[in-house]
Amino acid sequence: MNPSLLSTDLHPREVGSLVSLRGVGKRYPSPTGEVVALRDVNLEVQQGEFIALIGPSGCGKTTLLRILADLEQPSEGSLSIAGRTPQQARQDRLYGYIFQAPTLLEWRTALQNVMLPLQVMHLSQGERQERAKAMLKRVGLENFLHNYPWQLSGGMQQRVSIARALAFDPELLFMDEPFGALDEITREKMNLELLRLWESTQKTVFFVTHSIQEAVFLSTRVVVMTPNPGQIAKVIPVDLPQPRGFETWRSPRFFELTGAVLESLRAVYGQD
Ligand SMILES: Nc1ncnc2c1ncn2[C@@H]1O[C@H](COP(=O)(O)OP(=O)(O)OP(=O)(O)O)[C@@H](O)[C@H]1O
Repeated sequence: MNPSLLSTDLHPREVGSLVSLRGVGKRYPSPTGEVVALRDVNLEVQQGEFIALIGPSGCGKTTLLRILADLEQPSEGSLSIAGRTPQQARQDRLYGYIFQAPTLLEWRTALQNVMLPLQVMHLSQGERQERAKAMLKRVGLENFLHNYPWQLSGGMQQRVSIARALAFDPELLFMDEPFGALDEITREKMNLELLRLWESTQKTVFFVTHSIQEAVFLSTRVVVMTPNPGQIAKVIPVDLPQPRGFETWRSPRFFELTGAVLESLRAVYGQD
């Protein structure tokens, strides 16, 4: 794809979009026939948006993130990130990727884990250490710099993963069910921390979740997907005021919006 085509009047509605997905499809070969993981996915995302992806298991949420992150190639359609191909965006370190389970090296401390990917940058050892420390402070782990992953709770390990992803100061964060394995209270805490981080950095976030509450609480838009093939069923704008906090969870609008997402999911599951 020629990136220079993207901001011309051939596609005027895309001007200003940070992420643009047009007719994206993905088919996987399988012994029992082809799996259509995604079909005709179209989405325009502006800088600073927080997009929650929700849908039944197997509807292609992870596949979509992996395509954005250049870990998979689309079978059809095209996409751009800041006017670049996913490959260029990856090479330019435009995004950080956070997996469901923290992928930390067990034999390295929190600080060393965050410093590791910075080795490819032209920074001195001291500069790398300062940057890694600043990122760990940002996620509230300034007192745990020298702890090994096994000396940290699951939530803390995931915070190290977030600090590591932020270390490059990427434009975007791709987060694949990052808090799925955490208990309810820790998850709530992580949600609040992530929101504060998002408010202060204005990163653009794609966040996969199975939790309706989490999707509505965090996002500016909830994208509801259908399974087999994965398509966008509905995009629900979330107009809850910012900054959000404990009172948001109790607000009538929060209940209305979670109800709207639930209704869309029921329709997707064929239960309406
Ligand atoms: N490498 C692969 N080879 C073959 N099929 C695959 C591959 N990766 C994913 N799939 C299939 O593509 C579909 C979408 O999978 P994907 O993991 O993207 O869904 P998901 O919505 O993230 O699921 P979950 O919510 O369970 O994590 C599923 O039917 C899955 O079996």
